[in-house]
Amino acid sequence: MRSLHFGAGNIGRGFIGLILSQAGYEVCFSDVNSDLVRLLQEKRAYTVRLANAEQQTFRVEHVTAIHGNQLEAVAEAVAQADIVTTAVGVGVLKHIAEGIARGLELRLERGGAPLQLIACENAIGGSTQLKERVFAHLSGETLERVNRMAVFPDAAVDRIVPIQHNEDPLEVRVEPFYEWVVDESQLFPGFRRIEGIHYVDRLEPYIERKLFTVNTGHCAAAYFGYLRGIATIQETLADAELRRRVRGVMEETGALLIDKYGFDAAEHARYIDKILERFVNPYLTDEVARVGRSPIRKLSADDRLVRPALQAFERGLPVEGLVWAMAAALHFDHASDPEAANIQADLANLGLSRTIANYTSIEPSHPLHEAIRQAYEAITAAASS
Ligand SMILES: NC(=O)c1ccc[n+]([C@@H]2O[C@H](COP(=O)([O-])OP(=O)(O)OC[C@H]3O[C@@H](n4cnc5c(N)ncnc54)[C@H](O)[C@@H]3O)[C@@H](O)[C@H]2O)c1
Ligand SMILES: O=P(O)(O)OC[C@@H](O)[C@@H](O)[C@H](O)[C@H](O)CO
Repeated sequence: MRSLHFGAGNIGRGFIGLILSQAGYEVCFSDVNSDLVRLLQEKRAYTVRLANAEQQTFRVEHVTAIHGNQLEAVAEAVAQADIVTTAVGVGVLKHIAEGIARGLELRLERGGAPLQLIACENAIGGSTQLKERVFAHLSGETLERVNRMAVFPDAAVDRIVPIQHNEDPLEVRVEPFYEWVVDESQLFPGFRRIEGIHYVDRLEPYIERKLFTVNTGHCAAAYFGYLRGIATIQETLADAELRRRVRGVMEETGALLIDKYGFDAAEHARYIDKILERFVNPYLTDEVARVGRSPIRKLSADDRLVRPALQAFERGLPVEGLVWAMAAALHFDHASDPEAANIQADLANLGLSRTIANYTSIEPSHPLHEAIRQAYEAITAAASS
């Protein structure tokens, strides 16, 4: 069985490639990093190492790679694949869509075997977004036939894989925990189950629980840590006050999730504890720059900060911690992050209120807008005092 996975980065190699390989798939990666593609083509294997005392390793073999710019080769791989997955970043889905569309056309010409395409990105409706991007390259009868041939089930993926600094450039060090949840209601009846994937009828509670707990807490830690000049999540959470504040943000999203989905409060508190322990895994070093990366994406209306904050506010639940996390995100000015630079430029050129409205879609008339503005100003004042 063949799988085609877009994005041979940390999650691609350290999680999705590993699971698919263990489930019996040969994995072909597509990436635009030429060195990575060349190395995968040469070595045809790589190692995944668990970040725990045992340091257990897994060898992923029979892999290969295609450069993402080689559209014909990408299309051919899509036409031949038994499953297509992605972990490129939700903003990159538009760049891989054309190759996938060409491949789906080719597949139709060759008989149109059914295909599932799963976007393993940190986003609500990631595969649905991929489908929209791919379908924008198709039209008429072809589009209708592809729509009957291909399904794009949404997914939630959870495994912390920091930026790698290993001697072997293909090795990936990952936390032992993982969870890959796929919406089976979007799959063809009688689909082949993949070991390692948890199939559910309704994904929304799973993706919101993951995104609003793991990722909201994670980015709050990154943004609060950054304000203190701290470089890693581990160091941030070693500070008792910062840990209390990060936990406070996770408790706010927790109250929302409990109210919205009827989760058991004690069980959810244990879920938060377990995630905080994962964040401080002593066998990993996770940089604030990675976890806070792309603040425009993280501040967007459907992502981990604004979406739970608005939902909690509408239900009359506390949002103070989320407000501070959003204000801190606006202060995130990491030199390596182009999105952070854009926010800083807008703050300088357009002013605070328009910048808040532009990135969060929370208009000045909304009470949360004023709360974010005040928190932002308080952070500015504290920094200059
Ligand atoms: N790292 C984690 O802990 C983690 C966990 C869960 C989900 N995710 C999600 O997985 C996705 C990838 O994250 P990551 O940490 O692996 O990032 P990463 O930067 O390590 O990997 C992304 C890879 O995509 C490649 N890429 C970029 N443009 C491409 C294109 N046009 N075609 C093919 N490949 C392209 C990059 O070269 C890179 O190798 C993101 O959506 C992220 O939110 C990450
Ligand atoms: O990948 P991002 O930028 O959406 O978020 C950064 C981290 O919070 C994220 O990668 C986590 O490590 C991951 O989602 C854990 O499952």
